[in-house]
Amino acid sequence: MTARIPVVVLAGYLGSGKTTLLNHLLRNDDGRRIGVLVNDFGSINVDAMNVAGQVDATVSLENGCLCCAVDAEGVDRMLEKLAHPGAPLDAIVIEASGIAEPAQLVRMVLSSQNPGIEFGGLVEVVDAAEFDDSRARHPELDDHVRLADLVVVNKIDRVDEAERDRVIGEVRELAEGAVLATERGRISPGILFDDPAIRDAGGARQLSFADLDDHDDDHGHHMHAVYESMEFTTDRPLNPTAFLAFLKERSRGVYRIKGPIDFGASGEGRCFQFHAVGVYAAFETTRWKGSRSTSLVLIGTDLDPSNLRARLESCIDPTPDAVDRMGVLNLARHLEDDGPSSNHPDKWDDEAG
Ligand SMILES: Nc1nc2c(ncn2[C@@H]2O[C@H](COP(=O)(O)OP(=O)(O)OP(=O)(O)O)[C@@H](O)[C@H]2O)c(=O)[nH]1
Repeated sequence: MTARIPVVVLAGYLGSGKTTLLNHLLRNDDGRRIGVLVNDFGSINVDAMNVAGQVDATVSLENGCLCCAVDAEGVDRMLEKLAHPGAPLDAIVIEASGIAEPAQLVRMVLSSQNPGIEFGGLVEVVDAAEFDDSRARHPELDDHVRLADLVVVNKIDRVDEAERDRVIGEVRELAEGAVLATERGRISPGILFDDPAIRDAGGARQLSFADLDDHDDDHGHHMHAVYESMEFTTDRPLNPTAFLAFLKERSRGVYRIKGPIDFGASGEGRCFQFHAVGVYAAFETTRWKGSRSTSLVLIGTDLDPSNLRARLESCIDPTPDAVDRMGVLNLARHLEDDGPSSNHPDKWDDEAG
């Protein structure tokens, strides 16, 4: 009998580092063939764009939360696209949206009728720097940590040692599975894909329906009941100074912004992958894969889409061929370096912009 393909559910609050961890796994797959199902809450699947090219097979679902937008059969159909005999995979990772209900996703995988797959564990990514704020806003995140087979306390570079130890201690108190602390999701793929390794890392167990039944199944209480998203796309370059001013003044309800930005001549034609998580804002520069255009997804609560859209439209550069020197300098302060000793951007609020 051929071995079943383990399906790992990768969850974690908005911006905690799920895509970063997934990309790390894909780049360091040790020869494993990994299929990915990516779910983005916004209508532009930024996460799928960010993993494309490195993955053996991918299916994406945008504009909705996998845990309530599709039923178990829908998930089965998507898994079938990945787990078919013609494309043998060693593992499948479902990257949940940042506001998905992990228990629901795990339940869907456990109730799958597909004989070729099995549940491979729930991984919950926690942002060490946002831990207190996010659990204060969403106490249900404690349940997600409790349920996980492996909790990855990520972004430890963003907190000092004492804070890191405190957060890890609190996570350990909540978690019933293994806990690992990392920077940029750099965990060993073996930890995820070999059950014995997870067990060695701290005693994780495979979830059963009984574990999941203890968790609230009322969608009204789930995070996606209060979150909304909007997108902003334009083929015309944005002006960096205007965009940075927009960020500084954006309303508190906008928690997450992500997607590529074209800054025209000021950006030297590069693609600026933008990420805002809470008050943290960072750019990473890449090459454009297709035609240049800005495609941003904004996620938060109580959004005012027409106002946000009008303010973003006012960031469109009237002179895109001219270089905005001050804007370029300010952009540089928010550039992300992927290296271990990188100069990470400070909190947005601390900066004059
Ligand atoms: N400083 C720092 N930044 C990180 C780390 N891990 C991820 N990031 C950054 O955090 C931002 C969000 O990371 P993502 O991997 O996109 O987060 P996500 O959980 O997939 O986001 P959503 O899918 O929108 O919920 C990006 O700017 C990442 O580069 C880390 O360990 N340290």
